[in-house]
Amino acid sequence: MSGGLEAGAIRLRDATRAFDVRIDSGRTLKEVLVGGLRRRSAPGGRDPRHPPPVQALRGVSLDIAPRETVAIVGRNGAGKSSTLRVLAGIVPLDSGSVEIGGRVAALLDLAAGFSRDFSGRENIVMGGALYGLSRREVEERMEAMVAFSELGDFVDLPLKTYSTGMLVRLAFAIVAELDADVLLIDEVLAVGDGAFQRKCEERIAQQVAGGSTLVLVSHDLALIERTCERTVLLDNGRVAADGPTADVLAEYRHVLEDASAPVRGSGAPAVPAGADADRQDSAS
Ligand SMILES: Nc1ncnc2c1ncn2[C@@H]1O[C@H](COP(=O)(O)OP(=O)(O)OP(=O)(O)O)[C@@H](O)[C@H]1O
Repeated sequence: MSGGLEAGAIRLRDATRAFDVRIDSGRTLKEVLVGGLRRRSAPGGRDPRHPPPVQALRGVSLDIAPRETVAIVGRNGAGKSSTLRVLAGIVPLDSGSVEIGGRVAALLDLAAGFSRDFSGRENIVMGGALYGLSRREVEERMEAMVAFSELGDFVDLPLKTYSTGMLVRLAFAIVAELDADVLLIDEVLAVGDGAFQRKCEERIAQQVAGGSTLVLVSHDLALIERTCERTVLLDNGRVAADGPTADVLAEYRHVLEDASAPVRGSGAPAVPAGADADRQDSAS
């Protein structure tokens, strides 16, 4: 996905992506087995368990220069995580294009990136390999990663014994030592305890000072003000505002105060909160 762009640069063009949402809750085994033959129909003929696809991204374009620090904000379901997943190459686009220059380190879905039956150390080796590090390169960084995680003896235990906060520690420790050109971070920091959050924030600042580009999805506006110079406001799968963080957050605060108001520039009403229940990635 390097596409010849300068290291640290990101170019997203007219990105569109829809997801199928399957609602299976409350179905018995018998209903599942015979469901293909006898589906309950809603008025209008549509099966209520098979709603139309959710349009997560409706033509999102972003140009991010190397070393920029960019936050993505928006109401629940606006398309923030989908945008990051597209940038990370986890979710393919229906149409449009994505190019990223250099090496990308992504802290997105913790559960997706790890193997629960393997130890922290083993997951570090696998995580490093996914990022493109050789076994030797991982071994050279191993002790620094273990130290950063502060997991102590847990680092040699299987991940199924970890709390969510411990998973965050492990995930961040790997990313902390990767020297990526682009850092993609989705909300995970919110799960760690206060002291670890501050340590992660400092590490992100060091990586940015060292030349990394940062794209951060968060609902923590104070964190965004401290960390990002530029903010993109998404609404209903579209870019509603893009500019200096102070300006865009001022607009976003108005939006949050009046939850029923459409966001200027999005051209559509907000997706209701909770619309992301029962997700199913049709790409997988
Ligand atoms: N894997 C998926 N399967 C089904 N639907 C999905 C999937 N990922 C996203 N969606 C849908 O796409 C829309 C955008 O979701 P997305 O997670 O990108 O929003 P978000 O802005 O990150 O929201 P939040 O602030 O609640 O995390 C939502 O309606 C969501 O239900």
